[in-house]
Amino acid sequence: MENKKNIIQELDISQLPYLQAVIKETFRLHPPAPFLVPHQAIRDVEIQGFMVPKNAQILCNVWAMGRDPKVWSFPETFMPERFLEVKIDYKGQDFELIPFGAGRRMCPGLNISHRMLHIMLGTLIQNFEWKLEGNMRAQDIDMGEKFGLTLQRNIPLKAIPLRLK
Ligand code: HEM
Repeated sequence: MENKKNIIQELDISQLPYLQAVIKETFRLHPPAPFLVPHQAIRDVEIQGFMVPKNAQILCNVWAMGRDPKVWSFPETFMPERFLEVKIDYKGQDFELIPFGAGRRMCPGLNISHRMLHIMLGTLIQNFEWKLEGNMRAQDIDMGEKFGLTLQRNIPLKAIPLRLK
């Protein structure tokens, strides 16, 4: 940490590649907006041989894109390390990972979300030891999801902070 109090700050984010990788991997497997936001075609358009007719509603299934075995090795496995080896980011340039969308209607909250997520998660990990309710093992957590405009866990996560580190 750059500061004496060991409190994670915005300028530390670039020095924490594994934290960045964990957040990317979470966006890959559990995008908060699994179909982005619906768009509508304003005219007939052909994309790679597919005709999209005028007025068609377009949903972009980023949940499925994040699990596409043609793009990701071991797609169902939570493996942040994969992002240490490649330069894929979620800022709208790498189309295999677009949890905030891409193009001119992409999420304007990206920058603040990027900062907040790293600072909040980093602070929670840095300051507390954690355990799961009933001494459950991490590998036994039910990661099932409820689909909707936003993606939610089937069973809410109950993580218990044990003590200050
Ligand atoms: C993890 C956090 C967030 C995620 C994953 C997220 C994701 C998205 C997605 C997928 C879209 C639709 C993009 C598209 O149409 O292709 C969107 C739009 C939008 N987001 Fe976010 N968002 C997040 C946080 C925020 C925050 C913190 C704000 C405000 C401070 C915000 C404000 C907006 C607005 C205003 C739009 C509509 C933009 C438009 O239609 O032109 N978002 N967001």
